[in-house]
Amino acid sequence: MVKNTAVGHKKFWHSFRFAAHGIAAAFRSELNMKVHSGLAVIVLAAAAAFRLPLSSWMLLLLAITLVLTAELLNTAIEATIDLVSPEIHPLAKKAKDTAAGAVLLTAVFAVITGIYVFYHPVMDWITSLMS
Ligand SMILES: Nc1ncnc2c1ncn2[C@@H]1O[C@H](COP(=O)(O)OP(=O)(O)OP(=O)(O)O)[C@@H](O)[C@H]1O
Repeated sequence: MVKNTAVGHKKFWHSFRFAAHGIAAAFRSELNMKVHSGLAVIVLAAAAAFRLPLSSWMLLLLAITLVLTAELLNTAIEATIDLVSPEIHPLAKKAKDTAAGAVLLTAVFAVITGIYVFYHPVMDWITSLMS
């Protein structure tokens, strides 16, 4: 636990910096992180363009946070497996495939959320274009 002292505060900020470095490193090394982050920016820009309500923004932010968090954990698990089991092993395969499965599940949730949130605004927009 971080103590409420000058040393404790310094440790807290060091931990914060290490965490930020971890996110930046995953972003640099993982293509999936770049793709998911890019999609997140596009989705949030679309949410702004369609002036979606706060509840829709919260759903989108939840979906984006879930996907990026799963991607970070997947990257951490891959790095750990590569460190402890560089040779082929069924348990290494199980760990990597399971972590990738977690990312897939969150991505499916994100797609469903996107459809739920954007369906009516997009349909209304298309209808207004045609009338
Ligand atoms: N040490 C291993 N033992 C057994 N199977 C492995 C091992 N390493 C990787 N694999 C198999 O190969 C697949 C791809 O592994 P890889 O390390 O290339 O990760 P990845 O999921 O393609 O991630 P990325 O390309 O984003 O780093 C894994 O999902 C797993 O099925």
